[in-house]
Amino acid sequence: MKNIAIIGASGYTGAQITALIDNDTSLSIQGLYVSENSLDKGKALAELYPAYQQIKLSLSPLTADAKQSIVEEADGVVLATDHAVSLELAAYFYKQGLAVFDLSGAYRFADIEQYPKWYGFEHTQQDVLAEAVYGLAEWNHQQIAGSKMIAVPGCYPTASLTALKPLTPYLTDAYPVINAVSGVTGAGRKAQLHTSFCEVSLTPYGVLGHRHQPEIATHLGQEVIFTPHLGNFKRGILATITVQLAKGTTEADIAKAYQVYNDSPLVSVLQNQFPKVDDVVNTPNCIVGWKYDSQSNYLVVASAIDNLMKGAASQGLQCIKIHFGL
Ligand SMILES: NC(=O)C1=CN([C@@H]2O[C@H](COP(=O)(O)OP(=O)(O)OC[C@H]3O[C@@H](n4cnc5c(N)ncnc54)[C@H](OP(=O)(O)O)[C@@H]3O)[C@@H](O)[C@H]2O)C=CC1
Ligand SMILES: CC(=O)N[C@@H](CCC(=O)OP(=O)(O)O)C(=O)O
Repeated sequence: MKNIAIIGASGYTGAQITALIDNDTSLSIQGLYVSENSLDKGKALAELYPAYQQIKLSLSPLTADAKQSIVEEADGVVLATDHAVSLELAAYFYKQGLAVFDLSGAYRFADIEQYPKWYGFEHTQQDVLAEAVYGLAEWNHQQIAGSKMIAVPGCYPTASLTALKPLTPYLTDAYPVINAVSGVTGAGRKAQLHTSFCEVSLTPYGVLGHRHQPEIATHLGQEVIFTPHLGNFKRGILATITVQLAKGTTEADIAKAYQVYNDSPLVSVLQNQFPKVDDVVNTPNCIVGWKYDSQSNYLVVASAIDNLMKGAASQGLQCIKIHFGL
């Protein structure tokens, strides 16, 4: 039994991973935490999320004493916090010997130079960053098992990389073009004008400048064009990707490449059939559907996940279980 502390537990991803860990017999919850001055400190999680009546835990402020208790009692810590908050907390807990599962983007680039440009801060934790591994669960099993600093991937990168990584032998200089639509929970629980009910309407954002473009490119080893869209639904992501593959690539090559997921129970691959967001919402699954034109070598592949599950919390749980060998 491994004991896990969850920081940022009142947020969308934090509450989701709390529910998953609470339901897992090989794990226990050391505590649920919010910021020291949080308006939610002291409240039961079920007061914020009545669907989680079975969870009898309250949200504690992350004081110095609370951090000390986490270090003494927990085996691992989940950070479901903003990138800048995770940056410091991850380094603190990692240096105290805990396994850190960070849902933010603070440790996803090995190259320290990327952070000011994409995250707006200088990365102050070079030594810890050097130990960080990318928690793309179906691809990086060994690294996740071997490091105590795990950067769980972003939601769009999870959908995109799951579809594209098997195809790397067939990619050329032509950039894959990724158009992805996310539900509004992708932006987190805090109030913001652009995510308020009357403002949300399908639209692209972050065009040619979203931080997930370099995250996808880094972990694919190939530049991409990435355009996210905000959709007027709560949960889920559909990434539809168009890419021209190397001349001579056959349908059989692609089918064979996707066999890499034959032993991955959470990833399903369909040929000439495409997933809907509703097929994956509230599940840890990724469904990939593809169709290929062997005349032009153009492939269209669509990948659907739940942003809060495979895009954050359930992939975080996969990382925890891989890391601890559960
Ligand atoms: N939403 C999504 O689909 C995905 C999100 N992510 C990433 O996961 C992380 C969490 O996202 P999300 O759940 O959406 O965010 P939310 O805004 O919903 O939740 C953030 C949580 O962090 C807490 N918090 C804020 N400041 C501190 C602090 N200083 N110390 C401790 N807790 C703090 C908040 O509570 P309070 O302010 O009351 O203290 C809240 O519990 C982010 O880095 C995000 O980029 C990754 C993949 C997908
Ligand atoms: C709809 C929406 O706003 N989505 C978020 C991505 C959420 C995610 O994956 O988070 P990371 O910040 O951890 O990379 C965005 O575009 O910023």
